[in-house]
Amino acid sequence: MADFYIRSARSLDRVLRDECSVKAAASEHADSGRVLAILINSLAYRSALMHALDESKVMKLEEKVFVLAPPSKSKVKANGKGKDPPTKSSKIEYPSKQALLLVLCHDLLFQSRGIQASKTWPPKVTLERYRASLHSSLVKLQIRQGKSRIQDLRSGALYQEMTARMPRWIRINSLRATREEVFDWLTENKFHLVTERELTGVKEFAESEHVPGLLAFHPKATSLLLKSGMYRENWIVMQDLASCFPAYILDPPAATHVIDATSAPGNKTSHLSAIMFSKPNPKPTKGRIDAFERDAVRFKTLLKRLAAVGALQTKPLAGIAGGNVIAQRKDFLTTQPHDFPDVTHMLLDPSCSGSGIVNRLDFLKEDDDVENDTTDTTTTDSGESKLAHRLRQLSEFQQLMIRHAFKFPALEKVVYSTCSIHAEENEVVVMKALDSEEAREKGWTLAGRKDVIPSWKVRGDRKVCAGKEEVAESVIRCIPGGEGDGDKPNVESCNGFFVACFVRTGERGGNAAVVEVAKKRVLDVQEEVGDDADDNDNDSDGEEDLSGAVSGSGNNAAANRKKKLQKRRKKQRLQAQQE
Ligand SMILES: C[S@@+](CC[C@H](N)C(=O)[O-])C[C@H]1O[C@@H](n2cnc3c(N)ncnc32)[C@H](O)[C@@H]1O
Repeated sequence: MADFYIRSARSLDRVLRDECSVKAAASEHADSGRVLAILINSLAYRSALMHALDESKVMKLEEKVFVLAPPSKSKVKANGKGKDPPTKSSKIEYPSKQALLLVLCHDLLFQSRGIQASKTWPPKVTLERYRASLHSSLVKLQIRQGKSRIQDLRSGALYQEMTARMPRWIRINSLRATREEVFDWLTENKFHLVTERELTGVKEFAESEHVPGLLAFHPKATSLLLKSGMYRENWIVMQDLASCFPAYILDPPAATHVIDATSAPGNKTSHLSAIMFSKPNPKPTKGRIDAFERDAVRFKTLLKRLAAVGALQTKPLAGIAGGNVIAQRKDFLTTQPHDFPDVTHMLLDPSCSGSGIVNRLDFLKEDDDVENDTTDTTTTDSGESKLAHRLRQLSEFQQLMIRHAFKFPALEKVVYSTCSIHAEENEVVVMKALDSEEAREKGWTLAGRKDVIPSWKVRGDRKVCAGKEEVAESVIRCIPGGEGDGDKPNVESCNGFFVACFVRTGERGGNAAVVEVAKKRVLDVQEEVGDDADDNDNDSDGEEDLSGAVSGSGNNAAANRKKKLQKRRKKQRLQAQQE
């Protein structure tokens, strides 16, 4: 049983080092439910427990008992001829003494059965000797803080309310169903539309005033919705309000060429596709979205999701009408902008800290009375806190991505988003991107508030924007948990999020020739993919593309297709010249 505490403490260390979410840390264990519970509770009582451990001085006085490590020095063999070979135990990752004490102390003080380990396990024996003094520290703290019970020392209560305020958001997937079909299903199943901001009944739902086709349900309706045929048939997509902002703001016209630079799992990509298909389209083509994803596992998820919701470009023979998304496993930073001369719109939703996602349980790492996430005080070798270090790295990567996007020759609009609450990943990135060489050279600026969901009240952080009012006004921030107090689901509540919309002003007029070439290219491309999705080779990149991933075709088949495609292109060019 000691093993349970050692494993849990190791996972707690990973969470506290910001390496993964609480859920992800627990999911690595066979008894994930039990580990999740001890992680949540140790984190929730962390500040109270740390206070008690400090006061009792157990950490200092009994340090050796809680530092689990292999025998310090390799032993010299009995015959004195050399050292033992490294044992298996030398590879074991040991938890920090702080994490081990937290999980043990939690069970000692808050579980009626106490620490569930052998009676002779030294950490258990030792900590039990301190039980009275630890408990008395907690009682004193409780009195000092004016709480009526020790359990009220649990932090995160405010955040738990926040979670409760978040409705279950669903987006009507217009690639699979009409608004009427979805509303008919809801009426048949006794759901009714309300106009109030707060949802009180499980069968109430409301429509977002910011994004069309986005409906808010009571969280308690989730299991009913998940079981419904409507969900199984992909008429609806479970997608948070804030996560629907980027595609809605990008708003690509029908029959254009769009890039989603960082796509998996693909909710924003399929939203983009649905928007393009919903527009009047005088052209015989359906446009194209190149959806890039660099991670192999996430790429598979992307393919699966896009196919399910009807966004993926499929062979006409597949029986269902194909979408307009070509998914490619590819690092966006390796793309050559000039290979995409017709791309006019781009979505950029890169990896971020995820600190805005309310139900990731990250809030458990913070205290109610701490405004900024300053709990991680551990430092790197350079003296920078680990959080600051991580944010700096993310920020640099995000800037790189935007600056790369700015290089695409015909690009007119880029929507950048994160689900982070940190200015370093949001306003700071935007300000630096605007100040970049690429932005100045190509005339990139921010779209005004009127084009970036003006009805959304919370805009950028003015202080971080260094007095640039227009920058702060142009961008959108979503505060985790959103509007309202208490725990009623509120239609203005969503995850913490940030969106900025860059538009190009400088070269656009003078770039007509490029745009013309681009337009012609997009038509060619659409004809190619429209005829046969297997023809979707990305000649030069050498990376896996959709056709390879779906059909599993080998190199020969790919080469044949390429030859066929080249022949057809040649024939088309000749025909065009003769006309
Ligand atoms: C925040 S998620 C995107 C979520 C997605 N937009 C959605 O709404 O479903 C970021 C994704 O970008 C991928 N990614 C990060 N850097 C990338 C790069 N340089 N090129 C392509 N994909 C990248 C990550 O693997 C991750 O899947």
